[in-house]
Amino acid sequence: MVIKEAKFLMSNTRVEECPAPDKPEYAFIGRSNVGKSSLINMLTEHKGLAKTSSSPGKTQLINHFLINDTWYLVDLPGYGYAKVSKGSRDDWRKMINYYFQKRENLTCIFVLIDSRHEPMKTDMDFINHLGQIGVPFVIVFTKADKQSSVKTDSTIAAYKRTLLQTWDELPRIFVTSAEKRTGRDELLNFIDEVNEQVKAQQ
Ligand SMILES: Nc1nc2c(ncn2[C@@H]2O[C@H](COP(=O)(O)OP(=O)(O)OP(=O)(O)O)[C@@H](O)[C@H]2O)c(=O)[nH]1
Ligand SMILES: [Mg+2]
Repeated sequence: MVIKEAKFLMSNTRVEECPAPDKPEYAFIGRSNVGKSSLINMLTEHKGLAKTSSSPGKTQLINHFLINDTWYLVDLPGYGYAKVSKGSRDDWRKMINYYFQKRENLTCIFVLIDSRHEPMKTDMDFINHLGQIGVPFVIVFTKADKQSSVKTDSTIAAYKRTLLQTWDELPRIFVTSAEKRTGRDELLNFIDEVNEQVKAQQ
């Protein structure tokens, strides 16, 4: 897929105020600082499109971007940031769950995971929760440039083993680096394929 146009539409906390649900929507989520906003900028080739930061917790709202006038890309706030109060964590959970349940055009969630770390409980809990509520998702490993491909492969193998303890089937897995543009074609081709499937069902 060629990205001809990528534009920021709006940020909000309420699903009711999100753009009309008339196009397939792909949402990026993962721990704070995992590289969600950076990956969005890499995919769209717009450096400052999604706000990035070296301090976790930068993205606090549901941010909608419109790509090629045909699909929505969403940057969601991260989870698992230790310095956030319990109250804000509960607010985050409520907002995200409401978004998952009510956003009728939500097509696939991209769960981002740092390729440098062994499986973490927050990530596994989140993935299992997605399975329970029946939202389609794929896993995207980030920051692959920060280490050798051998180390990345070993993280992925560890995640697969952990996932297979609770799941019969593994989700689609992508390896990316926003820095080196790794995985860009694979992710955009996947979105293209799914967009075609959505169109065929209409
Ligand atoms: N080396 C390297 N650094 C990256 C990569 N992706 C992100 N980073 C860095 O990681 C930090 C966090 O990136 P963000 O894209 O802001 O992460 P986020 O998940 O959107 O963070 P929050 O919005 O705070 O939850 C920044 O300092 C980025 O420059 C990558 O692929 N490679
Ligand atoms: Mg962000």
